[in-house]
Parts: sequence; C-alpha cells; structure tokens
Amino acid sequence: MSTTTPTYTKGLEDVIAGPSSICYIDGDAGILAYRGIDIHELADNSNFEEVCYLLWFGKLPNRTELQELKLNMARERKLDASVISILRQAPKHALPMDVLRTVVSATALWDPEEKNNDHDTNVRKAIRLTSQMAMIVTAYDRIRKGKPLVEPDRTLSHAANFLLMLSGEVPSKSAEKALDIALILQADHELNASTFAARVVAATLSDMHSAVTAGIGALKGPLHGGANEAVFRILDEIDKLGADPVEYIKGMLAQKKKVPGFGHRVYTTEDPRATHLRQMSRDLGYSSGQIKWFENSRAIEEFIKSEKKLNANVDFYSASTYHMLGIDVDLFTPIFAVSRVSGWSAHVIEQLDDNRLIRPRADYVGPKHPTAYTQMDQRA
Ligand SMILES: CC(=O)SCCNC(=O)CCNC(=O)[C@H](O)C(C)(C)COP(=O)(O)OP(=O)(O)OC[C@H]1O[C@@H](n2cnc3c(N)ncnc32)[C@H](O)[C@@H]1OP(=O)(O)O
Ligand SMILES: O=C([O-])CC(=O)C(=O)O
Repeated sequence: MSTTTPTYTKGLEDVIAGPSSICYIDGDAGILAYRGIDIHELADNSNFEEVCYLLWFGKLPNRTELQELKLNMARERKLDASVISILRQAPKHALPMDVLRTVVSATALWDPEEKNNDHDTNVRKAIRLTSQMAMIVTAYDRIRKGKPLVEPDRTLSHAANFLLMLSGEVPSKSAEKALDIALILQADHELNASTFAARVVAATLSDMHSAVTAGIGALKGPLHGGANEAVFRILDEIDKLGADPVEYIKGMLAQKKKVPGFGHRVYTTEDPRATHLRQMSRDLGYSSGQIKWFENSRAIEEFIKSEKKLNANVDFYSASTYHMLGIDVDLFTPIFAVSRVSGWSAHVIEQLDDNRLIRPRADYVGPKHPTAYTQMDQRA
C-alpha cells in the first residue's frame, strides 16, 4: 500500500490514472492525436478502418495489412440468429442506446471465443464487436420501424455499409465521407469517462464484452456522449417554436441549466474535432438545403463563447451533421458508440498487456468510527 499523503480532486480532474500510448491530448493547445498522428491529418487523409488498425496495432497499416483488416471486418458483418431474435423482442419504444447496451452484452453468449481473454483473441473480438455494433444499431432501427432487415454489403466501407443497412440504399459518396470522418473523429479520446469505465472492468480480468458494455452505459449519459442527442432536441425545439436561438439559450442559462455540446474537462480552447464537424455541418447545410441547422448552431456557439467563454465540444456540431445525414436523433449516441468501440477495445487490450487492478480509495466523510449500533426500538 502507498504511504504518500492521499489527495482528492472532485471528478478526478487532472488525476493521472496510468500510462497509455493510444491518444495524446493537449487541452490548452487544442491538440488531439491517435498514436502520435494529429487528428486533422487523420480526418483529411484516413478512413475509419485505417484508424481502427492504428488504434489496435499501434501503427498505420501498409496496403496489405489494411486490406486484410477490411476483409476481416467485412467478414464479421453477421449476427447470430439468437441475437436478431433478442432485437425483435425488444420493445419498439426502447431507446436504441439501451438496446445496444443489452444486445452487446448478449452477443458475448454467442461469441465463438467468449472464454478467451488473451491479446490476439481480444484483437479479434475488437474487430468482431466493431462490425457487429454497427449491425445491431441498424438492425434495431429497421425492426422498430417494421422494415425488413438489410443484408450487409461486404464490398462497402464500414461507413457506407452502416448507411446502407440503415436506409436500404447505398449512400452517396458525400454522405459516406461525412460519416466516415465523424467515425474517425469520435474513435478515441484518452481516459474519457466511458473508456475509463471500460478499463476498470478489463482490469479485473473480466472480458472484452463486459468492458464494452460498461463503456456503452457510461457513454449514454448526457454529460458525455448523450449530449449530441440533447443538442439536437434543443435545436429542434427552437425550430418548432420559431424561437430566436440566442434568446432560447439565454433562458436556459437564466435557469442555471448547462447547455449541451459546450464545455470540456480537458480542452480550454477549441476542441479540434469541433473544427471539422462545424465545417461538415455547414457543407451539409448548403448541399441539403437545410442551412438553418448550421446557422442556429453557429448563433448559439457565438453567444456561448462570448457570454460563458465556453467552446463547442465534439457533440455540438455532430448533432446537426447527423440530422442532415437523415439519421434519427436517438441514433446519434449509438453511432458515437459504433465509432468509440474501436477506442474502448484498444484501451482494453492495452490495459491487459500490462495489467493491475484499478482500485482507488475514497476520501471518507461519513459518521465517525466507531458509531454505536442503535437497536430498532431505540431509533427515532
Ligand atoms: C464526448 C463528450 O463527452 S464531450 C462533453 C459532452 N457533454 C456536454 O456537452 C454536456 C455539457 N457540458 C458539461 O456538462 C461540462 O462542460 C462537462 C461535463 C463536459 C465537463 O464538466 P466539468 O469539467 O466537470 O466542468 P463543470 O461542470 O464543473 O463546469 C465548470 C463551470 O463551467 C460551467 N459550465 C460547464 N459546461 C457548461 C455548459 N455546457 N453550459 C453552461 N455552463 C457550463 C459550469 O456550470 C461550471 O460553472 P461554475 O464554476 O460557475 O459552477
Ligand atoms: O474526453 C472526454 O472527457 C470526453 C470526450 O470528449 C470524448 O470522450 O470524446
């Protein structure tokens, strides 16, 4: 046991919880890099499958390695009939994020390597889960809408196949590109709450599915990935009411409400992912004839920046971007998970490569010890 003086920071702010070589963030300079490669370079040049390789194997793949990973990911575009049957039994009003959490957990029961937890098996599980989570989200959306399931197309990219399985139509190149970039941007972010949750689970020598299930549960919350849905619900209400976006947000602040999509524990300057998503929202706004979503978002961003000195985070412009791609609002956070599973699984693998149980201490503030046990008939 450590003999150093215990310190406590609420929310573990700025606490270093362990080494990691996956993701670099300089929150004051607005820098994010996966395995040392700047997110702007990845967004401009890479694709989601290549980023998966980078996260899981620690380097950019050569042509053959990338081709092999793409083939392996495409081959894993399949769900056991029992998993489909669970999806069909879910209530049609269930939140897709809850269905995803439940079904990812269930998927472990039919995983051919369920009981193995070694490095190579976990890489295969990372590939399998990344492919399957895209299928679970799209299949549940079709089922709840009473539509037939769409067969995966194993020749398409991860992003294009996702959009195909959701809508039944092969997407345009621009829609595929937009989703692909969004998936790259959301893939990893160091020890964010969901990744930390996943690592805590992995560190008990539990399994990949349990860790990813924990990650999904943590991502769901509106202080984390759930914020992208909350952002769009506000944009939508402003639109339906015909309200002035700045006046609406002033009203929220007057009620001491936090505005979803703003603020960040690590970035004190612009979130570099928001730079790309802002541009994508603007571009999609013009190309789809729905520029109002971008314009209202921009007005809110400028107001919050001047009034509260807060920057938009990754969730703010992903809301309008996903809406203009024709995606339902309650799929926004599941899509974040479809991307983030790549990062969660990379962190699980890294954790297990040099594992130690994660078990912090609490700063005890309860009744002093010893406090006498009061018999029932003597209690107030
Ligand atoms: C993928 C992601 O997870 S990105 C984050 C997604 N979450 C959101 O967008 C939800 C809205 N944002 C927030 O709640 C926060 O900024 C968080 C959760 C992201 C970061 O939280 P923390 O680092 O704990 O910051 P904390 O909540 O203590 O905020 C610090 C101060 O800024 C204010 N603040 C922070 N974010 C916001 C916001 N979005 N709207 C209004 N005020 C805010 C707080 O009220 C607080 O003010 P105070 O010191 O006067 O009380
Ligand atoms: O890092 C965080 O705390 C939240 C975040 O932006 C992410 O998970 O992408």
